[in-house]
Amino acid sequence: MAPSLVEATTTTGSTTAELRTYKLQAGQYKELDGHSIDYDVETGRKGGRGAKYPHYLPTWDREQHYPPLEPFEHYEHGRDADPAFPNLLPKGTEVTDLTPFIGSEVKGIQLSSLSDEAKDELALFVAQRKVVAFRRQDFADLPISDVLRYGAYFGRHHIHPTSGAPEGFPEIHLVHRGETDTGAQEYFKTRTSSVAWHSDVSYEQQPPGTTFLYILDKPTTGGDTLFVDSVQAYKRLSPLFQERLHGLRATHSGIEQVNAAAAAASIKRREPVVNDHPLIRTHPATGEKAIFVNDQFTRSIVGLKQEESDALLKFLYDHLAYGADFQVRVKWEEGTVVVWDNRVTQHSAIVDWENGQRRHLARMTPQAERPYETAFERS
Ligand SMILES: O=C(O)CCC(=O)C(=O)O
Ligand SMILES: [Fe+2]
Repeated sequence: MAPSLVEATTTTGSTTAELRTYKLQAGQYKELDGHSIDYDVETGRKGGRGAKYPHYLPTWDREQHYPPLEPFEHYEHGRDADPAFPNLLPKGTEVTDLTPFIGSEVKGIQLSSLSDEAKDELALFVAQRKVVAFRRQDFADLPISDVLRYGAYFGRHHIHPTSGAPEGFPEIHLVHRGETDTGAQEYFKTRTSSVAWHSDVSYEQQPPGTTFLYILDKPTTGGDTLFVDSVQAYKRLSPLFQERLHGLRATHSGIEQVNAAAAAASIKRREPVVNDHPLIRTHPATGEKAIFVNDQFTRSIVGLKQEESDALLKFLYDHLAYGADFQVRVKWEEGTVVVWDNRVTQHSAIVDWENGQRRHLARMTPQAERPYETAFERS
C-alpha cells in the first residue's frame, strides 16, 4: 500500500519532513538539516506562521486516549427528505451540475442557517449528486462548537485515531500543509503521483456518510480534490460480474495508519480496528448500490486466496481510478464547503501547488450505518 499523502499531511506523518517535525516535543524549537521548522512553542502548533485561521492549526494531544467506538443507531435523515428539495434549494438558488453523474455546485444558500427539513434534503441531495460544492459559506468564521453542533445532525462525529485537530476539538480532522512544509517535495522523490483514492476511515464498523470539508486557506491555484462516483462504477460492470461481486465481503484495516503515526512518534487516540464490509453496499436513502473497496484501507476479500483477492481488488481499484467519465474535480474557492457522501464515492487530494503556499481545510465526519447490501437485481 502506498502511504497516502492525503492522510499523511495530518495523520500518518509519513514524509521525512513531517517525521522530524512530529518528533519535536512541545516547548522545543529546532533547525534540522538547515530546514527551519515552523513550530510555535507557545501553542504546540506546527506550520502556523501567517495562518489565516490560527485556531484551526493542527495539534496532536498526547493525553487524548479514547475507548473503542461503541455501535450506535444511525438515523438516515435523507430518507425523510422531500425529493423536490423545496427547503434546501428555494427559487433563486443557482445549481450547476458539474458532470451528469457526479458533482454539483450551489450558490445562493447558507448551509449554517438550514432548517431541519432542509438538512434532510441536503443529505438526500448529496447522496444523489455524490458531491456538492457550496460556495460563499460562513463555516470557517463560526465558532467551531457551532459547526460541530450543526454537523451532529447527520450522525455521531467521528474522532480520528491519529490526525491533527484544532485544540480542544478532536472531532475536527485537519488537512494542513503550511508555507514552510517541504513534505510534498520529499514525497515526490520516491513517488510519481499524489493521487490516493479512498473512502474515509472505511475500517470503522460504521464508516462515515454525509461528510463536510471546508476551506480555510488555499494556494492561488492547485490543490483541487478529485471524486469518483462508485455507484456509476458499479453500474458500468456487466450484470454477470456484478452478480459475482454480491455476497463478497472485504476486510478494511486501520492498523497501518496507526502504525505509521507511531513510527512518526505521533499520537494514537484509539486502538486500531479491522472490520469486514460487503464489497457492494446499498445506500439507505437512494437504494443505489456502490462498490465499497479502496486502496488505502481495504486489505483482502474474505474467503479468496491472496492472489485471487489481489487481482480482483486491483481490477476494482483500477476501474475506479481510470473512470474519468464518472469522476469530478472540485476546485476550491474562498468560503467553499464541499459535502460528499462517503458511502457512494471515493476521493483524493491533489498535491500540485507551488511550494511556499498554505493549504488548510477542516473536515467534519459524521458516522453512518453499518454497511449492508441488498440482493442483486438484473437491470
Ligand atoms: O485534501 C483534500 O482535498 C482531501 C483530503 C481528504 O482526503 C479528506 O479530508 O478526507
Ligand atoms: Fe479523505
